[in-house]
Amino acid sequence: MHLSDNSAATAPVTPAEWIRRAPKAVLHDHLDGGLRPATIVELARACGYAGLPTEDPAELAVWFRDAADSGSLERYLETFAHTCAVMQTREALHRIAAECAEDLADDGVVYAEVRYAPEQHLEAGLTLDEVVDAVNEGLREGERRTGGKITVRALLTGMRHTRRSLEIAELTVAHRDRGVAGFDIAGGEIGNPPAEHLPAFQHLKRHNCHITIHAGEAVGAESVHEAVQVCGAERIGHGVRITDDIAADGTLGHLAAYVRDNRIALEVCPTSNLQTGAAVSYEKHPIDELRRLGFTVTLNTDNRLVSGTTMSEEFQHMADAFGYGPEVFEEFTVAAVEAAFLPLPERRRIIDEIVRPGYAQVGSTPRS
Ligand SMILES: O=c1[nH]cnc2c1ncn2[C@@H]1O[C@H](CO)[C@@H](O)[C@H]1O
Ligand SMILES: [Zn+2]
Repeated sequence: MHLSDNSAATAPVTPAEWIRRAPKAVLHDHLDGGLRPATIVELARACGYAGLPTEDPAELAVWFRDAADSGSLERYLETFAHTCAVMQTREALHRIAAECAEDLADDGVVYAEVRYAPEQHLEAGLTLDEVVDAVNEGLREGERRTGGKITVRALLTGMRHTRRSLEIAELTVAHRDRGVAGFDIAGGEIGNPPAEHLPAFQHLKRHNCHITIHAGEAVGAESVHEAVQVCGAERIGHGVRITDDIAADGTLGHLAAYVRDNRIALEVCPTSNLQTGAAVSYEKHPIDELRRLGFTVTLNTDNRLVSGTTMSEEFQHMADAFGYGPEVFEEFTVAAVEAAFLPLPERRRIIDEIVRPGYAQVGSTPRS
C-alpha cells in the first residue's frame, strides 16, 4: 500500500447542494468514530484526559484523518483510543449521541443505524446497561432536536479481540425494542475470525435478533463466508473483498453468488477502505462492479471524524468517480432502508413517505 495511492481520501470535497438535500440512509456509522472535534476537546478538558495530540478542534480533525490514512486497519483503529477516552460518563455519551443524530440529520440523513462497543465505555464505572441507556436517551434527544427529521437506531458491537461478545449479545437482546436494533462484530480482522464468537451468534439467533458483521475488509472472501454461513450475518460490514470470489470476466463463485442472490446487503464505506488499504482509489473501488453485478450495495461513512467524511461527501466521491446521478443514490438509499433492522412497515413508510418523494423533488429541480 503506497500512501500516495490513497491521498484522494484526504482531498477536501464540497458536495453539490442537491446531494446534501437528497434523503440518505446510513447503516454503518460508528458512534465513537464520528464525534465533533470541538466536543472531544471540551470533554477531554472536563474529564482530565491529557492524551489528545492537539487541543485545537480544526487541527484535531486533520490529525484524525491523517493518522487514520495509514494503509492498515490496525493503525486506523489506534485512533479510537482518543475518542473512547472521552466517552466514559453518562453525560458524555448522551451528548455525543444527541450530536450524532443532529449532525447526520443536518447532512440529509433520514435513517441511521449507529454502532458502538459498550465494553469500551466502562472505565469510569458505568455498567453495560447504563452505557446503552445513556446512548439511547441521547439518540432520542437528538431526534427530538431535529424535529423528527431523522430516525436513529443503535447497533451494539462486540470487539473481535476481547471475549465479551456473549455478554454484548445478551445486552442486545435485553435492549431490543428499546432503541437497539441489532448486533455487530468489529475490530482487527486478521487473526480474529468471527466464528470465535459463535456462542454470541447462537444467543442472538435463539432470540431472533439481527446480526451484521465486519468482514472482507482486511481479510478476504473466507472471512465473508464465515460471517454469513457460520455466524448468520444478514448484512456485511464492508464486504468488498467478496471480489476475491469473482473472476475477472464477472463470473461469480458460489459464495459471491450466495451473497448476491440472497440480497445480503454490503455496507460499503469507500473513504474508510482507501485509508485502511481495502481499496486503492475511488475510481478503482469495487462498489461499481458489485452494483453492476446485482449485489445489494449500500453506501456508508464508517467513521465521519476518523475518515474525515460525511454521507454527502461519500455520495460526491461516487458521483465524481462513476458519474452517478440521483437515480443511483435513490437506489442505494432504498437498498439501505430495505436492509435496515427495522420492522417492515417502518421501512416501507420511510421509503414511500420520505425517500421516494425526496428524490422526486431532487429530480425536478436543477442540479448544481
Ligand atoms: O472499519 C472498521 N473495521 C473494524 N473495526 C472498526 C471499523 N471502524 C471502527 N471499528 C471499531 O469499532 C469499534 C466500535 O465502534 C471502534 O472503537 C473501532 O475499534
Ligand atoms: Zn466499521
